[in-house]
Amino acid sequence: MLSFKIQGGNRLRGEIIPQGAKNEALQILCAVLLTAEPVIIHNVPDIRDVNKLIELLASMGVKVEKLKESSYRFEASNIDMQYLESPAYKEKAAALRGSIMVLGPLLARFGKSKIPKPGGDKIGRRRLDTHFLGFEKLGAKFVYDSQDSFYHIDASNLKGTYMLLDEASVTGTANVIMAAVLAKGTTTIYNAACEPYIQQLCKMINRMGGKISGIGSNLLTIEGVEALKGTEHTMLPDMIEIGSFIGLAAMTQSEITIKNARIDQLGMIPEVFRKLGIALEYRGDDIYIPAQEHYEIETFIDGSILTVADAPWPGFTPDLISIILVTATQAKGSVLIHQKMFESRLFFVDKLIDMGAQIILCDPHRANVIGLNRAVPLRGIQMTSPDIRAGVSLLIAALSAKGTSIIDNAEQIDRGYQHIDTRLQKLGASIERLQ
Ligand SMILES: CC(=O)N[C@H]1[C@@H](OP(=O)(O)OP(=O)(O)OC[C@H]2O[C@@H](n3ccc(=O)[nH]c3=O)[C@H](O)[C@@H]2O)O[C@H](CO)[C@@H](O)[C@@H]1O
Ligand SMILES: C=C(OP(=O)(O)O)C(=O)O
Repeated sequence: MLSFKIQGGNRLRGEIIPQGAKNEALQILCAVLLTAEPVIIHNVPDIRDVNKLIELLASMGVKVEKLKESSYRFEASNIDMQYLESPAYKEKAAALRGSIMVLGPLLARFGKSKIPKPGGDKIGRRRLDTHFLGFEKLGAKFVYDSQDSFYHIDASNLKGTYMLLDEASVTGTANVIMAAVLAKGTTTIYNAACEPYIQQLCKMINRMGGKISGIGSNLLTIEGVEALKGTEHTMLPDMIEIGSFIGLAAMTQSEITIKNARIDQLGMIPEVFRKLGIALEYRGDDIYIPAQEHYEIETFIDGSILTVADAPWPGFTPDLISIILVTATQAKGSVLIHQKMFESRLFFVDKLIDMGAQIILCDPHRANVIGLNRAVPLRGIQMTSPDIRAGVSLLIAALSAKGTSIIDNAEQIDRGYQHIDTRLQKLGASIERLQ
């Protein structure tokens, strides 16, 4: 098990460059399966989930060449569909959530596919109905084999159609788009997810010769094409990492500049941190966060207590709710945190309470944070990271705390944050990796 040992209390200072976006990378990497031609991808983050997906693609027969740091060339000209029958496929595909998105492109190109129940964070029920109902609408047949926990899909003749998605699922929308781009006729997807991840995927597919319109909205129209060609694509900076760095700066009274943040793609993320009272300054495309002694949570216009809740894009991403929560623990004032999408993502607050934070967990979805306004610092403890974003929230808490903390199960953090220990050390953090 991997652990981080953190000596809290250092003020950090300097510049940090965000990694390429994890959740975009998982979609874009699966999309290389859509064509037999080479696809070059830049700004690929060096994180566990992405490396595992690249390994999975390579095992399926995709030629993978690392061109330079964070740039790769992929060529899916010789896919071994027999590999899907192997125990190795079951093990690799089940290891991460993003693997579910190999289904769409495999159906589009080869007319069939299968996948074991995918992994990812245990943050509540994570149903896949949207994916399979979407494939069925396109004419696929879907069977779940409870004996071997495999979903089997047969789709020799996908046909474009109108569909209203069950919910605006991020990976579900990506999967259905990738299945529909090579289907016969036109597909219209209403209630589509429209995160920047999805927008980037659609733009990439259009560069490959696809015909997708409505990008950025929840109504996508996809005209099926015969085949797609190769392309080049650059991943956006990871907006969840950017939000995490803003929270980190505020909690640790640090002066940090987040470089090349693609502020135009961050939606309401900066605004939500500003509502906690955090000063952010845009300097070109950089976000400068000054060292702040205190930050005060705003109230709503009528004076009532602020609520921060997640919602499908362009609402506030659920992946930053845990970060907002931890950041609020040292603010002045109170906030109600409402994690609507996932029912098991707030239980990590127990650890923050052990560290001295004032939080009332109202129910699995809501927590009331009463900010300490730095009257007392959090204290270092030993804790275990239950999921990726809780893990980083605990890391932020530990960096701000008095004393030493140990975070066990830090593999969770490595799933989505590139070389976080060495990058934070460069800013002055005392963090050590214990293997
Ligand atoms: C690999 C990847 O990209 N993972 C992201 C992706 O997961 P993923 O695509 O698996 O998540 P979904 O978008 O399918 O759904 C997330 C959760 O939200 C619920 N839900 C979803 C849509 C909706 O309109 N109403 C609703 O309640 C779902 O029931 C589910 O519990 O999107 C999630 C939601 O942004 C993020 O937390 C994950 O980091
Ligand atoms: C929940 C997340 O990831 P995954 O969907 O891969 O579990 C996340 O990125 O916050």
